[in-house]
Amino acid sequence: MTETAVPTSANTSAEIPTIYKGLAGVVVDTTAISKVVPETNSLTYRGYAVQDLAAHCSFEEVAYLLWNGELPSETQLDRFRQQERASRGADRSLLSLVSKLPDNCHPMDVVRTAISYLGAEDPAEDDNSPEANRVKALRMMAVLPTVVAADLRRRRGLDPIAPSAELGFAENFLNMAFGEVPDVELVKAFEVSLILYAEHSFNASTFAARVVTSTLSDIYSAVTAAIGALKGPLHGGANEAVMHDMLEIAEPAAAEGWMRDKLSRKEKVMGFGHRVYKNGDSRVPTMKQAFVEVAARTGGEKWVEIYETLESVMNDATGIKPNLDFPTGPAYYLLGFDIEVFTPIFVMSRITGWTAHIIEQGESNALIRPLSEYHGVPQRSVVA
Ligand SMILES: CC(=O)SCCNC(=O)CCNC(=O)[C@H](O)C(C)(C)COP(=O)(O)OP(=O)(O)OC[C@H]1O[C@@H](n2cnc3c(N)ncnc32)[C@H](O)[C@@H]1OP(=O)(O)O
Ligand SMILES: O=C([O-])CC(=O)C(=O)O
Repeated sequence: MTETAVPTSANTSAEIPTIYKGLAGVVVDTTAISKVVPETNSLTYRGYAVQDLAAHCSFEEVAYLLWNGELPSETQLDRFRQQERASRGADRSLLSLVSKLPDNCHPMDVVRTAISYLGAEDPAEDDNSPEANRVKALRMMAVLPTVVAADLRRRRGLDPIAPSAELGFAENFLNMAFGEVPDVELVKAFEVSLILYAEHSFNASTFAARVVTSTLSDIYSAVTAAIGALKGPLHGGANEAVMHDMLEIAEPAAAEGWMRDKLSRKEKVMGFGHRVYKNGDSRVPTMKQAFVEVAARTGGEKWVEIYETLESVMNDATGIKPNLDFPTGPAYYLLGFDIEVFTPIFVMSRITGWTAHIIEQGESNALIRPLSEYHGVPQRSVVA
């Protein structure tokens, strides 16, 4: 990454340290997992361009790559698939626990609780060896779709559908959510979204996971923290906000006025802007293509028109470009997901990147503990 840190407060005196608000532009560690290069709009996972992976690989292959550093051979992939498929079952107590959460809680609360439960029931919770953490990561990746789909169906008043060992990761999740596997093109579009969402260097949720890991806490605690960070609308929660905005706009003719109003009120528009990319998100062209494909196959062309108008008005007015959450929100909507499930789907994918980082942090650990500059009242005495 070549972004340069810009101090938030100028270091004008020897006593006042330079402050990098939000750690913007600060390089805090090395990683061998992914590389984001904003200047060339490129993103690689373990050296492979993400577009290449999206075109040629399954989500399972990408998960294997993130955890092991190399794409699997056929034999390795067969074994990995068998392990993943055999780990999909959510036991009764887990499903019963999440089904007792309040009906109006956000599904992100459900996934956060599910991961906590998996930690609590794991007798090897505190074994932080890379081998143990790879096993736990695979279990979390395999079981989360079962929980997310069961919760989606519960909210619709439907019984859960058991996972099928005959289906790939993406197909199985769609089948558990909707009771059927959609057309192959829709499955591919969904799988592309999972691959694009899987990993993105030191984003806020991954960093949260690394902070927790740096204290020598366990992988479940680190993932739980990451889920909390992803939920916020400045991060993963933006994919939900995008679709709420698009539904408010409703018709292509209303999109330009809506955007101009937002900008005149100086409000942030979710799904636009990025901390690292300032000239467009490397993943957007691939996801936009997947969204257009989904829209064409589901009669959702008007959402593409709304997308393009918003993108063009924002670009003309500010030069700010869409991020990955912008095409993903409407694509998930057209695939049939309820809006509040969008960020849990992001979790189903990003858990691969988070756990790769947790393992990497553990292998070369230093407690993450920055400094702060105190600006409260000067020292004083308690008056009894
Ligand atoms: C998968 C992901 O997590 S991708 C990110 C998803 N998040 C969103 O889509 C939320 C909307 N976007 C944003 O809030 C921001 O672009 C962030 C938080 C993602 C990155 O922001 P930062 O690097 O911290 O930049 P910051 O928020 O300071 O923005 C810089 C300037 O651009 C403007 N800007 C940035 N994003 C937007 C936006 N989405 N809408 C309108 N203006 C924006 C800011 O208002 C600010 O303007 P100013 O300098 O006149 O005050
Ligand atoms: O990198 C970031 O800050 C946010 C992001 O795009 C991601 O996590 O995918």
